[in-house]
Formats: sequence, C-alpha cells, structure tokens
Amino acid sequence: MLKAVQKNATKGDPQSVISAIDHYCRNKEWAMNVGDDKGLILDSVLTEVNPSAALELGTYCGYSTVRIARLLSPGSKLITVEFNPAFAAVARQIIAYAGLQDKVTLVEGPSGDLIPKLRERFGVKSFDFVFLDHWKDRYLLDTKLLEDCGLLQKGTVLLADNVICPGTPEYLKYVRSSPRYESRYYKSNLEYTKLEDGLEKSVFLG
Ligand SMILES: O=C(NC/C=C/[C@H]1O[C@@H](n2ccc(=O)cc2)[C@H](O)[C@@H]1O)c1cc([N+](=O)[O-])cc(O)c1O
Ligand SMILES: [Mg+2]
Repeated sequence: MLKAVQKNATKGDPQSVISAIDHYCRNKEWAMNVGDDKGLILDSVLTEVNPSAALELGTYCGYSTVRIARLLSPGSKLITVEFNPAFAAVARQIIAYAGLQDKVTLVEGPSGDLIPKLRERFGVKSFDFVFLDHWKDRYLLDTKLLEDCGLLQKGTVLLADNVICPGTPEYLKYVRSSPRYESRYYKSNLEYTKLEDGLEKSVFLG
C-alpha cells in the first residue's frame, strides 16, 4: 500500500494519497480502510462538525487519518491511536507523504491505556469528534472510558465504522438506547465490496 502511494500519489496532495490507496485496495489487495464509499459519509459528517479536537481510534495505515486531517481547519488537531508498531510506522509515512504531519499526533499503544492519559499528555480538554475504527469489541469499552474521563462534551459526535460488518452489536445497542446519545445509521457498503456496512453517528447529549 505504501509503495503504491509513493509510486502513484503526489507528495503533499492528500486527495491523491486517498485515490492511490483506494485504487490499490480495489484492484490489487483488499485492506480494511474505511474506503471511498463510507469515506464520503465520513467527509460530510466531518465538514458538518468542523472539529478543533478530533480523536481516531485505530489508525491502521492512516487512510482515514488522511481523510480526516485534510478537512481540518487551520489550528485544529487530530490525535490517532494505533496499537501495532508496524502499522504505525506505515501510517506515519503515509500521513507525512500527504503533508499532514503537523495536524496529526499518532500515539502508539492500547486505547484503554492511552485514553486516560490524553489530557495530561496533550492538554486535550475534550473532543468534538471521535472516529471509532479499531477492534470492534473495544468500541463500547472505550466510549464509556471517554465518558468517564470527561473527554466528551455536549455535542461531541462519535462516528463508528463497521457497525454492520464485522458488526458492533453491544456498542450499537448502547448508543441507540442510552438517553445520553442521539444516534443515526448511515447505510453504505463494506469497503471495496458490495456487502452492506454502515457508519453510526451518535451525538453525546451531555
Ligand atoms: O477488524 C477490523 N478493524 C480492526 C482494526 C484494528 C486497528 O486498530 C488498531 N488498534 C488500535 C488501538 C487499540 O487499542 C487496538 C487496536 C489495530 O492495531 C489495527 O490497526 C475491520 C474489519 C473489516 N472486515 O471487513 O473484516 C472491515 C473494517 O473496516 C475493519 O475496520
Ligand atoms: Mg473499519
């Protein structure tokens, strides 16, 4: 994937990095990026929220990191959490190739350990936007952790990938039944396939 970016994308041009990855994953080797179909929904929710402090759980190779960071207003920041050092190393290079390294802080480690440290380490008061795309059995745990750490504020938008495929049933049940969230489903398809998948957008009501 990284080679495809270096070969086919233009340095400093995030859109060309996104297109190079999508082309590679559609034609050469599938990979678990949010992809271009769900990516358009991510773009529109992001543009609507226009966050100054954004969090991504699950960097993987940095595809959605680039999609998010390219739409941030000047001075806004994205913190992205990655557990696997090999993925983090690739993501750093892809983020840098897109020229977005100044907007992105990639933190390596398990989300459960890092979330409670984000305030003291990065001076984050709270997040306006959270993109959940890491281990599906961590979505609910980490959402509750973000609540408990006071990192969500009234109006914070959580956007969760893969709520249908592979699926995050407990998370969905929670955000759809809790009085603290206003939740809605954006139907789409699993990246680079015709299978159904979708994004769940949940607004924290405080
Ligand atoms: O399993 C999926 N995603 C798991 C992602 C996990 C990523 O999150 C990181 N992480 C970061 C911090 C942690 O604490 C834990 C993991 C892991 O190191 C990995 O980089 C998935 C699967 C399919 N699929 O079709 O099968 C489609 C998708 O869109 C998916 O997202
Ligand atoms: Mg995903």
